Amino acid sequence: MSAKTLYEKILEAHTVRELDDDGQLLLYIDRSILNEYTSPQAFSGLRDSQRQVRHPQTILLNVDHVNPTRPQRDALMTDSGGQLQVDYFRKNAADFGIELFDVLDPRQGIEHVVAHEQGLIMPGMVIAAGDSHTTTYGAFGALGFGIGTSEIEHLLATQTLVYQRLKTLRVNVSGELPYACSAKDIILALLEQISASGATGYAIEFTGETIGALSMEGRMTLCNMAVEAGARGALIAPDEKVYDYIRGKPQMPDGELWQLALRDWETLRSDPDAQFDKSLEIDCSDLMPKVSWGISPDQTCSIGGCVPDPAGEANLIKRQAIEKALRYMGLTPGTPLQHIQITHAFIGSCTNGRIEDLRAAAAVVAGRKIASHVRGIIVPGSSQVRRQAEQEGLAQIFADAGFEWRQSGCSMCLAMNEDVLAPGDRCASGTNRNFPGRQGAGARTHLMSPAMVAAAAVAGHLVDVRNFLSVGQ
Ligand SMILES: CC(C)[C@H](C(=O)O)[C@@H](O)C(=O)O
Ligand code: SF4
Repeated sequence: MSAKTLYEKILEAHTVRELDDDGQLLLYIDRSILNEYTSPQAFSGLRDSQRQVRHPQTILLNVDHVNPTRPQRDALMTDSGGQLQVDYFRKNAADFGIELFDVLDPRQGIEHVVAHEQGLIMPGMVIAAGDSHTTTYGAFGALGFGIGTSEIEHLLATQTLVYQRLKTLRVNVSGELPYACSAKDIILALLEQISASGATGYAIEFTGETIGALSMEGRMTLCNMAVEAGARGALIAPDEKVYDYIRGKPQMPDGELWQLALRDWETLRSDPDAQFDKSLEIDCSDLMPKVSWGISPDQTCSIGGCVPDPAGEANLIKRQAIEKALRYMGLTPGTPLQHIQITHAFIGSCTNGRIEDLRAAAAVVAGRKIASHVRGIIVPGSSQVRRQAEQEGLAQIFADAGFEWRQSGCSMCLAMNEDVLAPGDRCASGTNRNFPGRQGAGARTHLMSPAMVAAAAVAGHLVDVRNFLSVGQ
């Protein structure tokens, strides 16, 4: 029997049928989580063709993209388009018999936070959902990937998808993560190294001692943003940390079933001599906190650096990309990144809206105030994270520092609700995408870790978080 990668093992266990000799196959999907934004036409398609949902119990509908995150939560939308989407979502849940986490449900939150909180994600699963950051579940040793609306319809009707096998890329991460650096800095460093298309056509497997040492939250941040490098799948082999994290979650099996599952999950690792199509190494020993300066997550550098000078770039395409980014971002070549003033600070999203992220940010702002010209907003990744942060006293720390403490949702990660920046606003953001208009037309986004956002909020400009933490804290 030939040696296999983890990706190949998961794929093999879910292949219903090979469709051709070029890696196209019919893939069985274990679960799907759908949002109100990308699912409506899929349900309309089912209605038009009078089809039912094949396995409604494997699907979860969760409102996250358009709902308001005002502190006093009500179901009212200011946006009539959003209201229509949520109304239709509710109708679809009722008519097709699918569970719905509605806006006021205590389990509601961003789908990629809610899914694992509820114990819906198990090692070895294949999860396809109408959202590109479904790669997050790789942190659990599950293959997750985003699908388009017509694929959602196919999945709902058949529980399968026509899937093109990916090539495999092993990213081995070594070295102790330096003080104040986090998984966010690792993934931004990877993006800087391989570019936003560096993993297109690949499924990544992250390996190495640094990955083993990362918390589950850190692993999720890493796999979440793997899609920003083009990877339609990111995996980390499950270990004790995963089992401890998922054990006892609401929908997780227990007793004998759990024991059986554990035995199976222990086979979920790449064989020692398995062949990857490509491999690369990242050494974290001298990693520094990263910030993005451009309009793509790979336009990133260490906080000690300066805004790049397009004149220094020999490659014409890259030079033009830098010029375009600097125009949009309103930045001058050679400016030290730490001189860039901000107007907003945002912590949240499926990348960095989990409890550990909020703890890291609170450690920076505790006893401090955010700069008077900065509007700071914290949107917990889920209602559960919100409650936990309140119990731990983090919410109070943020409120005392001058942050707005919100309800959960995607919010200012992509500005589909009322949390929208104005043209020219500049936001230090713990999110994953800095595309033009992402947080509002003409608004500028700098991606960084939540601790770095917290430090920027206090300083009023981009800053090295290491200036704000005493060693050993
Ligand atoms: C709205 C949705 C399709 C989109 C995605 O797929 O990722 C969004 O969540 C995002 O982060 O840009
Ligand atoms: S939090 Fe942001 S990245 Fe995550 S699903 Fe919502 S919009 Fe997409």
